[in-house]
Amino acid sequence: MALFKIAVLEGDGIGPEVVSAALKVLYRIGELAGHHFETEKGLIGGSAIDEKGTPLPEETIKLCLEADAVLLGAVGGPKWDHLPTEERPERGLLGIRKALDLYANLRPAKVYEPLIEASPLKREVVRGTDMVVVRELTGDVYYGEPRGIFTQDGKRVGINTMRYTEDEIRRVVRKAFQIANLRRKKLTSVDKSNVLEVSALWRQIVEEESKNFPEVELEHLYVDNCAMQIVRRPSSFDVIVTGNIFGDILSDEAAVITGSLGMLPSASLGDRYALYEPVHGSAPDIAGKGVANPIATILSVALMLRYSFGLIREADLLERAVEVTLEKGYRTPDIYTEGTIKVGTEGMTQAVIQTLEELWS
Ligand SMILES: NC(=O)C1=CN([C@@H]2O[C@H](COP(=O)(O)OP(=O)(O)OC[C@H]3O[C@@H](n4cnc5c(N)ncnc54)[C@H](O)[C@@H]3O)[C@@H](O)[C@H]2O)C=CC1
Ligand SMILES: CC(C)CC(=O)C(=O)O
Ligand SMILES: [Mg+2]
Repeated sequence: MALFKIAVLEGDGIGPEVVSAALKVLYRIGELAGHHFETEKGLIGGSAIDEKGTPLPEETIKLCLEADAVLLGAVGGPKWDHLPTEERPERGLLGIRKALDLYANLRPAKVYEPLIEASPLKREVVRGTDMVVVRELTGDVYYGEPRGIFTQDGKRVGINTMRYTEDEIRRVVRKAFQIANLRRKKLTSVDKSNVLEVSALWRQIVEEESKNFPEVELEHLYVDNCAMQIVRRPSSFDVIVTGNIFGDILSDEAAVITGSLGMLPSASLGDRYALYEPVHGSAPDIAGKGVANPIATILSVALMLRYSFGLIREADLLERAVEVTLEKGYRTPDIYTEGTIKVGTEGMTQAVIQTLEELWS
């Protein structure tokens, strides 16, 4: 029996609800397939601030470094919004990404046919959309120095620094080319090189790397144009590669055209460690109500099975189980349309587990 050690960081808001749902599914897969998934919880975000006085306690980092993979919910919430930026829950998330050197964040956005009515776009526009946003995750304006709010001539000035080294760009771009090579062989690189020097360097590196992947068709788009093209021609995208802040924004956009932010999983990969988390945040507006869509986190578990544990059959079956559950008509409120079966977090989780059992036999 294979043993896999998973560090579980539930975080805040709906984080614990969706993680608990995804773990139920994971344990059931363990029973069906004969694997043992050993989980241990660690604190991160607002709950870590409340208990330990810091959004990323040392013991959480240690737990993650010793695990085979990390599963994370989401961090943040109004309770901690008054804190200065460097003490906020979100700093815990940035800190763990950096500590594990998770430089490539894969955010697949796929339109499921049964959910097409839940998309804010017309069905003929959105049909067939199946893209992966590869977002650089450990650099850019989220980490660049100097940063802060300073006083200059008696007035406050806010400063952040957009910064990328050549090596930071190259490793994520290379990963994106490799992913595109295994898919439909089309890569869109997104930047703002008409204005920003960082982006001009980004584009140069992309051009250099493209020589190593002649079979991949390369397109460059400015980020403002890309934001528009994602709603205009979403199905034309295969892999999008971009920096941290552009990827943060574009992946929420890509998520919602598939029906809901509650659907989109992600894998954050480095050369050594990996962390899996839904794209959405802690959704304080629905936390504690039992209505959060657990599918983004359940699909993040599927990515963990595939990328960290090499359990391809289990990952495929889980993704198929989500699809079939949607075909059966189960919907959490965020993806509900008339004539479908409205369920909460627990109802959706049980429906996925039941479908999984049916597909397994
Ligand atoms: N990775 C993370 O931990 C992230 C954390 N955040 C934090 O989360 C907090 C809330 O941020 P928001 O801007 O409101 O973004 P959000 O992603 O938490 O929520 C945006 C909207 O989507 C809905 N939503 C999100 N996930 C859902 C799900 N699973 N099922 C159903 N509906 C869902 C929410 O109810 C809300 O209306 C903030 O403190 C923010 O900093 C935001 C984004 C990512
Ligand atoms: C909460 C932030 C640190 C990041 C974010 O919005 C994300 O990773 O999607
Ligand atoms: Mg985001």
